[in-house]
Amino acid sequence: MRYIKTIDDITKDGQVTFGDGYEFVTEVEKADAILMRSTDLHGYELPESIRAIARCGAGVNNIPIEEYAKKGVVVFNSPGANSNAVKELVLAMLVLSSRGVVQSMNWVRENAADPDIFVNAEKAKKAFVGRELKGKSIAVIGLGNVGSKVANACADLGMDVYGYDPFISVEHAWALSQKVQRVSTLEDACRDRDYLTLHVPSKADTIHMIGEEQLNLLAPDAVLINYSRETIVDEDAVDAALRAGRIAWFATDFATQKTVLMPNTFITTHSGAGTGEAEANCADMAISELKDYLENGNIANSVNYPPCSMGKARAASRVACLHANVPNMIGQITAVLARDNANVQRMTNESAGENAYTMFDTDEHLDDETIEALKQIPSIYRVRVIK
Ligand SMILES: NC(=O)c1ccc[n+]([C@@H]2O[C@H](COP(=O)([O-])OP(=O)(O)OC[C@H]3O[C@@H](n4cnc5c(N)ncnc54)[C@H](O)[C@@H]3O)[C@@H](O)[C@H]2O)c1
Ligand SMILES: O=C(O)CC[C@@H](O)C(=O)O
Repeated sequence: MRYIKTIDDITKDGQVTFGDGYEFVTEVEKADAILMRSTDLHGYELPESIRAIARCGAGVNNIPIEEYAKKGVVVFNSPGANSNAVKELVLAMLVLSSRGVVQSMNWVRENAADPDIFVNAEKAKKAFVGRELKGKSIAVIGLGNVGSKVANACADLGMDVYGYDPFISVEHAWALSQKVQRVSTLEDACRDRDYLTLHVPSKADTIHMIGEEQLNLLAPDAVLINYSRETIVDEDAVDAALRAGRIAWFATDFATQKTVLMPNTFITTHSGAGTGEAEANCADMAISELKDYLENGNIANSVNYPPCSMGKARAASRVACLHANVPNMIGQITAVLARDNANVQRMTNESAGENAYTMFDTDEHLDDETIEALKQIPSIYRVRVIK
């Protein structure tokens, strides 16, 4: 039996299924793995029992992924699984910030008791005249799963789309409409744009990437949309730009102490991924990643270890070593196996950044002494006997 601890509401209806051989536990100390969403794990004491964490969603700034890598804990996310949901809400924000929809609805509610409301609404509507998206320009910062979909959708709406992503993947570059114009600096992306939408992860080089300088480059009456993370914008600069009328509207998914007090701001409850479809997609992807890792040692979509697959564990034994990406690890591992006279059927080694993963199948089970000797190799973080 394998044990799973869920943190956060993974889906609205609470339905999460791992299938036979798995049980949910309430005490994290009894769990092999964690399935989670947005809870902040910085400062959280992770029990030794935990071997893997799957984040249902894209952003992993709530998880200390490098610290966990050094504990031999593989962290997964679910790339792309909620991107359509975010794209649709961003499109909604483009419309809401351009057409006075909310203001017009508020007017109707406030005047509900007026017996002549039908006639007076015709007179009131001039206050809510907006502008069309067609022909306007938009900069999309970050052209990954969400940004590439937003960029393509905006191009389909007839907008002039400018994309900025110095690290764009080949896959997302292929997926991008030919109508999306690529720019090579953030400044060129922002200059004279009517709309600016952010789709980058929160990391050292993106924190406060949008501040006074970038906001000042935008066209008059520009709209800023942040469905990425609250850290990406300098909130003081956005507040000042709104109050000075330098930008017209701000749409954000993050209700912070500062955004809730800003004028002309649409704020949602971190709901970019808030659809049943996105929740189900994220949960399905995260569960299959965890199951393949727990049952076979295979890694797909990890944010702190390399991808690695040897298919189903069919040999007598499968062992995985999680270790630092330093020279002579394979030499040391095979030297221990040679001492035990173990016959290795298959072996694979992959690395990513500071971390590496070595997995092998043997004809017979390794004895406890051999496993202990593997654990004693310097720079090995964890040894897993998968089978
Ligand atoms: N509001 C929500 O509910 C919600 C849902 C999904 C994602 N998000 C946030 O949006 C972010 C993007 O999501 P995604 O699924 O598109 O992720 P992704 O990893 O597919 O795409 C991120 C893109 O940002 C690019 N990038 C990284 N650093 C950059 C920089 N300095 N300048 C420009 N581009 C840079 C990357 O190259 C990549 O193409 C996530 O990290 C998460 O924080 C929020
Ligand atoms: O879990 C959520 O609801 C939000 C997830 C989202 O912010 C993400 O980064 O994918």
